[in-house]
Amino acid sequence: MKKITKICCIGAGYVGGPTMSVIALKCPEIQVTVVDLNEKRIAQWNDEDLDKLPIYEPGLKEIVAQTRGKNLFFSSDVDKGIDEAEMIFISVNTPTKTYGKGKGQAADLKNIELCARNIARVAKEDKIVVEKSTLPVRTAEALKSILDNTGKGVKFEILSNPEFLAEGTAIEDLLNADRVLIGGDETAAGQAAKDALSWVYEHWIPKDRVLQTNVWSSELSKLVANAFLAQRVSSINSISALCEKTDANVAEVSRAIGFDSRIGSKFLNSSVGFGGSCFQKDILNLVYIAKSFGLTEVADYWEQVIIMNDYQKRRFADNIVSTLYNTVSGKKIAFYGWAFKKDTNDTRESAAIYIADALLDEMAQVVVYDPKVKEETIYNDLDYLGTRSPEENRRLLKVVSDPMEAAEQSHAIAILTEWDEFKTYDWQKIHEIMLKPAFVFDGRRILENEKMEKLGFKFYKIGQSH
Ligand SMILES: NC(=O)C1=CN([C@@H]2O[C@H](COP(=O)(O)OP(=O)(O)OC[C@H]3O[C@@H](n4cnc5c(N)ncnc54)[C@H](O)[C@@H]3O)[C@@H](O)[C@H]2O)C=CC1
Ligand SMILES: O=C(O)[C@H]1O[C@H](OP(=O)(O)OP(=O)(O)OC[C@H]2O[C@@H](n3ccc(=O)[nH]c3=O)[C@H](O)[C@@H]2O)[C@H](O)[C@@H](O)[C@@H]1O
Repeated sequence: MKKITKICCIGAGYVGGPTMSVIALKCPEIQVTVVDLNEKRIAQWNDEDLDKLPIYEPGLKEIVAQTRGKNLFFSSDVDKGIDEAEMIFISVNTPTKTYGKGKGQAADLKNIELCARNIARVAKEDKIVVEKSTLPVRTAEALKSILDNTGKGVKFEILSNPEFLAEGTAIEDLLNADRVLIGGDETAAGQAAKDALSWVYEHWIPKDRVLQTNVWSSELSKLVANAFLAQRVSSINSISALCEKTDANVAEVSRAIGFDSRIGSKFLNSSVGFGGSCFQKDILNLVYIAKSFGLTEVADYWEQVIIMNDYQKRRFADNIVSTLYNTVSGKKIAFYGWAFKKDTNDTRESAAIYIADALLDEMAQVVVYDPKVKEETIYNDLDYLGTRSPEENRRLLKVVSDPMEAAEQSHAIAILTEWDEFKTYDWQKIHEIMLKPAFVFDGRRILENEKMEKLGFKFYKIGQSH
């Protein structure tokens, strides 16, 4: 069996960076080079100060400290990285298309195609190309067609090896993956390539957790896994609305149903709505694929997961407005949290963005505090929506680095990310410095009703009427 000695990963993002760091840590005999067109990002990965890495993930900087410069390298020389490697991972972003056919649903495969053309142009020897990005089923076919038409006689084996890590727990997920999925051609060369990649993972993942399938099952399984996970969040969020009308408590319902081993207890936390760069994008992609095969009912079924998520975000914003006597105009509303979940600085598709946008439409004065997200990112997120001018966004929304400053003289606090530090704040002090009545809207269910009510807050928690 072929033992890989040089790996290149195209894309130094939330997946490429942590995944390759862990491969470098666990496979000291393999040289791993992560390349990216974005020179600023590469410079951040190479920064002496490990607190300046472009991605915040618990445990990441410690691994980079151990491996960088030994067998882990970050470079903007994409061609060299490709040329030297026997195995190339493609881990570039595949966002929802914002133009042309499939706009708003299909995955934009522009970056993937650029990578394939780059590999085709540079490669002089046979290579294994691994799809790490999440891709629509049958993308490997397009990749193969581009790679096989180089006219240089170089042979490529294409594997699908989707990533299942969740942000905030990326390192833990990579070190103890539930499974690793490897799809490849059912030919002798395809089998050899699958075995070569399995060997890499088997440095630390038990053999029985490395699953091999055909390419199409692997590509499709990734979209389906995300759709099933997001469906659970939308399912429990739909019930949270019903709980608020019926005096049932969504946490008690989650616990009661989760004890059934057939249902299971994970991913049943009701929230202000799921965010992140993948759930929405991947479900929309699944919807688009189903539609393109004429499977309307299948498309509608999965689209409902997104519709429910939009409803949950809108419901939270509407509730703030109606509770604050039907107007938030000129009222200071503090946001605790902007990231789409705790322990990450990623804000892509975060519910906070949409809730801020809805409140800014009502002329609220929003003040944001998040322990890891930069001011620049917050304004970029809002500007990207295009609802109002960048100047107007900066006039209506402020970003602060102190949670007390955010709370000071505010009418309400909305908790939008479940950062642990929010639980340990001196909520009595916060109550004192807020305007009265002091409202707290807990979109993450991290604070206790009894305690908050005792302190004098008007307290609203998603999925609970009192
Ligand atoms: N973020 C996550 O938690 C997960 C993401 N995924 C999937 O992994 C893929 C990557 O996602 P992220 O790492 O979050 O994206 P990202 O946006 O953080 O990183 C992608 C990187 O690729 C670079 N890039 C784009 N085109 C390039 C090219 N032609 N040549 C060189 N570099 C190029 C970009 O500059 C960027 O730094 C996506 O398909 C996503 O769906 C899968 C599992 C988890
Ligand atoms: O393909 C991807 O990008 C990844 O998408 C998700 O990972 P991620 O989006 O990083 O984070 P999650 O933990 O899944 O959270 C997604 C959103 O759902 C929300 N959520 C999650 C769980 C829950 O019970 N309730 C809930 O509201 C989170 O707050 C967050 O906004 C999947 O969990 C990963 O397996 C997958 O690899």
